[in-house]
Amino acid sequence: MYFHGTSKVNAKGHLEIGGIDTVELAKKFGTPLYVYDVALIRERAKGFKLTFENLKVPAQVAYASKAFSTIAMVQLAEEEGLSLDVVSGGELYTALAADFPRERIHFHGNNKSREELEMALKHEIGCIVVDNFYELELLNSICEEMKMSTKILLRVTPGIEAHTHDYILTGQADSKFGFDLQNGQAEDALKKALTFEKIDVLGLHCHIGSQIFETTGFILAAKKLFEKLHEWKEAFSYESKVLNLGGGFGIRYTAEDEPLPAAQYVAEIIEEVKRLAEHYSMAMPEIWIEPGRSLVGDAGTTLYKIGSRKEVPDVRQYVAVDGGMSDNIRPALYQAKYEAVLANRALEKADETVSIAGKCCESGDMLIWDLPLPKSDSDDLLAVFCTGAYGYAMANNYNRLPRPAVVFVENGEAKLVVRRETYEDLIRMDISLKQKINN
Ligand SMILES: Cc1ncc(COP(=O)(O)O)c(C=O)c1O
Ligand SMILES: N[C@@H](CCCC[NH3+])C(=O)O
Repeated sequence: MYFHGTSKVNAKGHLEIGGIDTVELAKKFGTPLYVYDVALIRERAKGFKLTFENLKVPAQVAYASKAFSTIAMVQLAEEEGLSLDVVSGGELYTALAADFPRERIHFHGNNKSREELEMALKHEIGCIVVDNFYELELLNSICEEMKMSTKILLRVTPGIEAHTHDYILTGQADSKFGFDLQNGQAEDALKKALTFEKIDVLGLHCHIGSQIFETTGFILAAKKLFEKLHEWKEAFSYESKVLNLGGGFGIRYTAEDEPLPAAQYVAEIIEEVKRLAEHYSMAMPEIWIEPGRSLVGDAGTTLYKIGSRKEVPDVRQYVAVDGGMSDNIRPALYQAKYEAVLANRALEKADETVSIAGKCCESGDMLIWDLPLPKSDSDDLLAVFCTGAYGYAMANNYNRLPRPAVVFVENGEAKLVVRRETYEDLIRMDISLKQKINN
């Protein structure tokens, strides 16, 4: 079994994270429970930042908060000197509530509303990543109305087919995101934006996809961006001050995954960007990246209590836990794979193969197929690793399951950072037919 960060087995044979026994965590905070290894998040953040510093490249490492957006996480990102990528009014609101430095907030999204753009301008955030012509026009007219200026990046799709699941591919030409670089849309967008007085086009943004294990896609994207930037420099003297190469760096969920260390992803990409800048005699732009998964993914572990079991003779053993697709939709959505151990019997050898079912009323609500485990009893504790990215962030109340609590652990201390939803929370927005209200 592969243990990430500070995870290890203690003298009692229990899984321990951040110096705390997970059996104690489950007792204190209940299950399901998301547990974050804060030291590992800090290590990952420092890894990215130091790589740029060592390469002496001006950079911003923006945490893509869509991976896991909560006030505490945004505060942790600030403590580590990261910038922040938000993708909705809600994520921006969370960042503002966390008092995150506004000038380091970058706002993404393929359909930002007027209200969201006004909110971004009102709070004078660092940069808006403009995705399409509609948004460009809308943003310009809002700037005029509010008599405010803003910095933008243009999100472009370089026409790269990264090797990952189709649903998390974003850089190919047939994508809902961005201006196409090949068919002239990106150039039209740039020309238009340059005519807007209140809009300062800092540069280009591209994100080729998520959970990517090679640097080839990033390098190809950088080449395509530079080819165009060179054309634009020649044609109308435009020079990009910033190049945002997005996130998408893969992590190890199971033994099938072989990611590069973050530093290596960055170093290889930067080498290429430096070479391209030199080749085209262009100034080296400031490089921004926006990792989400690779900052928080392997720092998260979900603890579940095991409940029922069903045997389908000669086929399989289903073992059910007290959560499922409501707290981790990734297996159902992307056929994502995970590893897990019995947290209270972590040293015991596997003596059966079981499939871990969630408790939702949905046959597809399976968390792990064919997992070798010691023979478990109800009330044993299952720890599923690597659930830190897009777990809590994509959690939902299907079947009216309350969303789990989130705990940060570090140096032997546990801090509750999101409380568990209650049944009361679940009906908080409901309006009874028996209640008289003024609509
Ligand atoms: C524009 C953009 N930036 C950053 C990310 C973060 O990706 P990841 O969590 O794979 O690093 C995403 C998600 O794919 C994205 O769409
Ligand atoms: N939600 C996806 C990643 C999407 C990335 C955002 N563009 C996942 O869980 O893997």
